[in-house]
Amino acid sequence: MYNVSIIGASGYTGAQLVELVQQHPELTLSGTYVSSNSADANKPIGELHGKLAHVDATLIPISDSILESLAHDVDFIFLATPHEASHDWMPLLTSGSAKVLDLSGAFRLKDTEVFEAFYGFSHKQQASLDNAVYGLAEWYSSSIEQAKIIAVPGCYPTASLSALKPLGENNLLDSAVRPVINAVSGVSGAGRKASLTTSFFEVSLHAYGVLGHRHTPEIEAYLGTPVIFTPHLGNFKRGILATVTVKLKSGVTQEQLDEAYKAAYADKSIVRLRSSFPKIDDVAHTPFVDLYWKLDESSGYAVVTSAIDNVMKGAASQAIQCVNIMTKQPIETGLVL
Ligand SMILES: NC(=O)C1=CN([C@@H]2O[C@H](COP(=O)(O)OP(=O)(O)OC[C@H]3O[C@@H](n4cnc5c(N)ncnc54)[C@H](OP(=O)(O)O)[C@@H]3O)[C@@H](O)[C@H]2O)C=CC1
Ligand SMILES: CC(=O)N[C@@H](CCC(=O)OP(=O)(O)O)C(=O)O
Repeated sequence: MYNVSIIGASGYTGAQLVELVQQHPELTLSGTYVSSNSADANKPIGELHGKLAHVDATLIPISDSILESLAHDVDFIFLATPHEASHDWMPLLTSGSAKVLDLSGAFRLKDTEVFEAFYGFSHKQQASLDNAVYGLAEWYSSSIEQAKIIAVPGCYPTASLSALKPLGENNLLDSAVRPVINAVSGVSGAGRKASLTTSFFEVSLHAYGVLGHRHTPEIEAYLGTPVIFTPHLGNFKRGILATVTVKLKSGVTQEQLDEAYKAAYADKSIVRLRSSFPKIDDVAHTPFVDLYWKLDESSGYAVVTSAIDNVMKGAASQAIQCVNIMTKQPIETGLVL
């Protein structure tokens, strides 16, 4: 058994991790933490998340001494915290034997100038950044297996890269035309704290972060080609549907396209190649990525759709996939019953 602690356990991704750790056959939950002056300090987690009412876990305010002891006392630490907190704590948390899985964006971008431009603060943890491995589980498993720090991908990049990487890796994309990604997320993507933009009365369906969302450089970095990415906020709780339009190299056939997806995901149980365009309801509360695509051979344009649950494959269940890789267990352990 492996001992794990979760910092930021009261938030949406943190609470999801608590649920996943509870149901995992090889993981034991050894601590759940919130910020040092959290309004939820010392509450049982079930008081905030009724689904976890049966779980014996109290939200403990974090401190430097707790951070230091976690680094030595547990096997895995999950950071379901704001980017700044993950950034500041990483050196201390990795000073012992513990491995850290960070759900924030603090360690995903290797280029610190790009990081500063999109995250609004300068990166000061170069050594941790150098060691961090991008945790897109289906694509980087051999580096994930060896890693001490996992930068768990963002939710939109997970949906987008799952759709695009089979095309990029097989050199099927026309390099003169950027892939165009339009993606809609449910409100849980914005986190649990109350805000006007995510209030029930205000949420409709609209684009935001147009031509400037921080997930654009993340998708570009791990695809290796520039993209146009437009996120939208929708009036539903969980899930992301990404519709990706691509121009393929001249002469690419439907057969080549089908083969690229089948080969990329042949032995990947979390990715489901569907026979029609997927819906968010097909994947909500599950760890799956559902994909479907169609090519117009006469124009060379293809449309690929990707559906995930943002809190699961877009954050918590992908972090568990990484732990499964690091502990050499089947990737779906504790995730698919
Ligand atoms: N929601 C999603 O779909 C996804 C989120 N992410 C990323 O995962 C991380 C967590 O997201 P999410 O669960 O949505 O966020 P929430 O806002 O729902 O939860 C954040 C958690 O962090 C705690 N926290 C806040 N400030 C601090 C601090 N300074 N130090 C320690 N703990 C703190 C909060 O508790 P308290 O304030 O009471 O201490 C809470 O437990 C973020 O970095 C987010 O960008 C990544 C992919 C998808
Ligand atoms: C709907 C919504 O607001 N979504 C969030 C993305 C959540 C996510 O993936 O977060 P990180 O990359 O920050 O870890 C946003 O657009 O900022």
